[in-house]
Amino acid sequence: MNLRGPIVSVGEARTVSTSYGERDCREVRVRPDRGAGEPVDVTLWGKWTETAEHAETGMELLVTETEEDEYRGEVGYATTDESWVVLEPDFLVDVTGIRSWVQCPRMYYLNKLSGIPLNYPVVKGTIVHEVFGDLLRGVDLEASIADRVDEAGLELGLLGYEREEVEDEVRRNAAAVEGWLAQGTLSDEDTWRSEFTLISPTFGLKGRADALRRGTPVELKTGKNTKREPRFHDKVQAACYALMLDERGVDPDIGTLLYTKNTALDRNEESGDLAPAKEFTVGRGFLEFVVRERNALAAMEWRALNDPGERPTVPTGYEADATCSYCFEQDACMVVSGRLDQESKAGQIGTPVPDEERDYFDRFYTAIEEERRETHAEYRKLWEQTPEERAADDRALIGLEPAGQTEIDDARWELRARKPGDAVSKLREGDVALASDGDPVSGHAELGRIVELGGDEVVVEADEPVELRRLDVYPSEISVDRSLTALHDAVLKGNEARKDVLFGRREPAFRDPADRSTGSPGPADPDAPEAYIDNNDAQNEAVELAVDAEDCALIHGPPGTGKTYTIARTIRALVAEGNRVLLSAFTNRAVDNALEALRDQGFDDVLRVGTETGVRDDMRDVRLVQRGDPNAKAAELRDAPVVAATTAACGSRVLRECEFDVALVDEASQLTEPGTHAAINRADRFVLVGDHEQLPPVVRAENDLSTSLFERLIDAYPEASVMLDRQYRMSQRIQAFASAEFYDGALRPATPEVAGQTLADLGVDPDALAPELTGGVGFVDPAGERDGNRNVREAERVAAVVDAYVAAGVDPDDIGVIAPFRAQVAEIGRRTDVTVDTVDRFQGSSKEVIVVSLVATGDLDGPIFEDHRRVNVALTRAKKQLTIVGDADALGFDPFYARLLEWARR
Ligand SMILES: Nc1ncnc2c1ncn2[C@@H]1O[C@H](COP(=O)(O)OP(=O)(O)OP(=O)(O)O)[C@@H](O)[C@H]1O
Repeated sequence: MNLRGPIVSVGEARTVSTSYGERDCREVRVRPDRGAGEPVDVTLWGKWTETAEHAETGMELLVTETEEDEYRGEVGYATTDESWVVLEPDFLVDVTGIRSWVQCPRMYYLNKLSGIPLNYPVVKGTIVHEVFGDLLRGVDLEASIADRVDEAGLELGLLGYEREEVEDEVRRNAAAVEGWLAQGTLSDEDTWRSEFTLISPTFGLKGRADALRRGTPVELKTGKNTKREPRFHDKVQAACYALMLDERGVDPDIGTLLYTKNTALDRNEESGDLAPAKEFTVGRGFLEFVVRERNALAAMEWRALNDPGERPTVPTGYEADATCSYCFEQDACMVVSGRLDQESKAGQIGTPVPDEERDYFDRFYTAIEEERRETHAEYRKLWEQTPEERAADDRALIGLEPAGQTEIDDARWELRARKPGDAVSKLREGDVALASDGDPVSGHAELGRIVELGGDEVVVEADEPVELRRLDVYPSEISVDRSLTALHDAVLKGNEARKDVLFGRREPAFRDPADRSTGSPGPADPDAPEAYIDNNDAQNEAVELAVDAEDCALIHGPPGTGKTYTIARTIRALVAEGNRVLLSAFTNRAVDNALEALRDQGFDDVLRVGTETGVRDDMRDVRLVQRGDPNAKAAELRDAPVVAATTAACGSRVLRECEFDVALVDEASQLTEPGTHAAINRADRFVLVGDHEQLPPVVRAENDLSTSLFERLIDAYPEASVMLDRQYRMSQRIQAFASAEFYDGALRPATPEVAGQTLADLGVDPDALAPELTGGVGFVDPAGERDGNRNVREAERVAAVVDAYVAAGVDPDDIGVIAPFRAQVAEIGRRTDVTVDTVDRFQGSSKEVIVVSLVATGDLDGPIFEDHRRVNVALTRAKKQLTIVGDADALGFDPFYARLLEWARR
């Protein structure tokens, strides 16, 4: 029987005489059934007492295959020979994390903080792994090498490598592996699979095995090992995969390590075992050791968040016994110790950061780790929720019917499936998702990219074929990982002058406008135009502030006030002064919009960094293709005066290598502080553009991450900011409520035409419509019942309203519908062809006519109601007509919504 629940208390270690001799044991009291049951004791025997040493009250404990025993008259439980003891099973440790933890726990933390930088061994290792995968899929060695080296062109170029030398080296690494595969090892009985994504609910592990051979794990190592045995930490890694396979009912008794630099052809080697493949027996004792190490790691991570006594950052004092001077990470280790003022075995370099920076580091480190827990909770839903629950939660498309698997280029597969017509989810084209045969955890699952997601069909590209029956949102830790790295770079490696401003020790500085270069508006050049923008004072002031900023400038842009237009003008002005600019934003859409504005203003010398699916079609021509000649690719990136990428991409190892004079970040109010650092770390100065009265950062945990750096700085340094106050979108009547509620009444229409626009301008006769559907703003009360996150009657009414506008002559493309919940979006979507979406997806866009479905009855419960900023977004998308559909009685109870109602019905 399995026992699982929070630990109530941990007993003392004891040694008792048993029929097997002296044995150690330790009791742990848990509340089974995840805390629902009455506390029981479970005795951990033998080496599991080591795990008990790490256990603390409050941690979750799982003990499998226990037996009942009676001790001092009380029924308890005890471990058996088959038992596994797992601490904090919900904390999913990555296999590579365990590997470095076993090498040195401190290294595990350093890897988290400094990320994987761009260096040759890493890039070469990736290429060799890809070639290995290709070989397994039957691709010719030379063709694969040429292709994979070409694919890595940009990275190799940034590192200063030529194609031929890399091809040679990869060939030397891959040849032995190919030889080994060819030596009859690859017989008919050999069943191979490359790249296998594994998640383990029992052991709290996740990772991607390089390959499986007859169901046993094979790990590829780009290096040499002339000993008979695989290296210890390499075995640990393979053993983790063996454990995860074990959980699926496969019982792998061996693990294989392939050392790519071991080659029997290498005559220079005096002695040693030069065969690339080294097998080892995966014994029970070794697997238990791996689980105990994982438990120690999970316990340390738990204490960092839950034990107030423990400094919640990078612990020291747990370094491995090995000699630090042999460690690759020694320098990084010493710098972190020096900056955080920690005693550590390796020693310290540098001076400690001031207290306020240390506090900031600790606070954000903790906040990011909390966010990681929330991400793990998302993984958990993969096995805790039924497929139906996951579908209802919009996290999966289920009930897909496989409609074909075709092998396409690069030995990849195209998977097709028919999808039930009304299925909706968060999944979008371009997303990486978990494609499975129906069971993503214990069945066959592959990570794949969604290339098409139409009304009744879905197409996914993956490395291996899968019977596509279900597609799940795959929670990614990339964003938390990159946040930690950005935090590390900003605080421990960041420039002091920048930190003086970030930590309130100095006001941001601005240069004298007289110092602007010739050709720029201002006192320096009487022949230059008078202003950067001559028809909008606030916009002009914003450009001035940005070009004169010696530290930072903040541009506050309420809806429709020309943020994008101003950004484009600012970038041109910055480039004219000789600056290299990084243009970034939270979403791909905003990056492409800003580029479009820049190109509309006649500036084309831009480079867009992003994935093929992420970048909009009309920006493909300026997209940086990573594949190609290394030198040419590196030059393309290094020489571009303007590079544009999402803030997430700014944390990538390629962009972390780049430097800029100015980083301009749009949608900055939607970014966490570390998310903003990821972009601004790359530049000497920065300009943030956003509106903290619209959507806040997208985070799961509630902590310091939910306030943006933009908002914090605008409060701290109002004089470093400008608010754009003329809007080019909404009629006077529509903008009135938002202006009064969110912008102190300062928001005005930019021109009389903007202010006075009406439905009649669309050629519609207002008399053909019911009075509540005209007049700029209207309110409709269908009095339906909310059922979960939908209200069918309201959905029907919304569709009828849309039909009425279409009948009156409004082009369906000019109409948009906004609803707070995806369920309601789907409900309405079934009844109309116009664009229907959630608030979050509508931010940044607009339509002539907007219908908002509030789905409010009884209690005002839901994301749109809790956060007035979302309401602000919903109400400021319409240009000529905004029609709100909702329950007037429910809204009347809340003062804010009562004012809204009064305005809408006026
Ligand atoms: N100074 C200006 N003169 C003339 N037109 C302008 C000016 N500034 C902005 N516009 C126009 O106003 C419209 C809205 O501008 P823009 O798209 O830059 O707004 P935004 O603030 O980025 O919008 P959102 O709130 O959706 O982010 C565009 O059509 C743009 O060309």
